[in-house]
Amino acid sequence: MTNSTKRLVITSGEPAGIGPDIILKAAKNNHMASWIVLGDQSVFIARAELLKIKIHIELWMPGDPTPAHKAGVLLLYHVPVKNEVIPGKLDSENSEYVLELLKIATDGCVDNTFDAMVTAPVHKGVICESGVPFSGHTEFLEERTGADKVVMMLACTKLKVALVTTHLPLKDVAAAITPELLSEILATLIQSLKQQFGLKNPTILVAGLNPHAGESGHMGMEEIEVIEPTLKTFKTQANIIGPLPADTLFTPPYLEKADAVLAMYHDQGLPVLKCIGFGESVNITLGLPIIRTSVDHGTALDLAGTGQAKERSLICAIKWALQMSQKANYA
Ligand SMILES: NC(=O)C1=CN([C@@H]2O[C@H](COP(=O)(O)OP(=O)(O)OC[C@H]3O[C@@H](n4cnc5c(N)ncnc54)[C@H](O)[C@@H]3O)[C@@H](O)[C@H]2O)C=CC1
Ligand SMILES: NCC(=O)COP(=O)(O)O
Repeated sequence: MTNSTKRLVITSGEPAGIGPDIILKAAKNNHMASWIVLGDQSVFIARAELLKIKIHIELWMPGDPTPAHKAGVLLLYHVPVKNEVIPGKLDSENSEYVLELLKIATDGCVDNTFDAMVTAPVHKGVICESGVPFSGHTEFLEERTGADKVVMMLACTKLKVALVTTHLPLKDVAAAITPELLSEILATLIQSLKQQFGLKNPTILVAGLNPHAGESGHMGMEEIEVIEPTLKTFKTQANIIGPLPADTLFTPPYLEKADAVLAMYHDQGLPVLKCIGFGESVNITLGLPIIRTSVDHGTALDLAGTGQAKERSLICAIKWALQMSQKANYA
């Protein structure tokens, strides 16, 4: 199978956010593979007018041909929004539409209509306000595909950061880090680094939970009671170093020897990654039966419709999805 036959489905996410903007900007150039964009036709026409982008929209349905993406042409699988969309203004009545895009893309990857999915950002809060509990794509995809525990990993060329816990209030993090969860996360991370990223014996730096990795138990016991014993059980599977104090781990001498970092919670790991590579990083869900990549940023309501949103992370997410689908063996 050649690059051009890979079918990427791209969900346009929160319609009042920058998802439509960055898709339209990215569509101005030729790209390998075919893209099927999920979203409302009127939203794309209005946003293209606002951004002064010339685009030819071709409506697409399952079973139609999937030619390689051509500059200025959008293959659009039209899904109607409920209410008219005003850039920058959230409307919880459009949340069902946002979720519908995710359902179509996920199910289409599971049944092989598509080879991989790339997601533009959604607004977690407005979906919750619509009455549907939603903490993120990662958790949604885990549930929808029936996968075992999946892993959120953000990656740029210099660094890969995976997380043990994802969208959890900070007060609940310590209790969530159990030997069972840590084992599941490590098993998936190691397998993905080996199989999807071709690393034979990956070096993984694991952060502690507490300041100074607990300072020998004087600042917390999670390292001694949970993290150290669990890491020992994986010593033959990868070069695992830790638990290390997070502020030491994220210094250049340590990072130079790492293939990936495993952080205990969202804001322990991601601020460092974003400081190094915001705008050119990709969010990858490991452990799914399908391939999913995403941008490294949110809905940026302040920029929707202004033309200032940068499309680079989306282009990176598309490239990673394509590369992963070329290597994939998801039979
Ligand atoms: N993959 C996803 O669906 C993600 C969704 N979110 C959601 O996005 C919403 C807003 O989150 P925030 O914390 O405000 O983060 P944000 O990433 O939307 O915005 C943070 C700052 O970065 C700027 N920015 C973001 N993307 C940009 C781009 N492509 N080009 C130029 N500037 C850009 C924004 O203008 C803002 O100043 C939240 O509801 C959050 O849950 C956040 C991260 C990922
Ligand atoms: N910080 C990344 C993020 O929150 C995106 O989460 P998800 O929607 O990809 O699960």
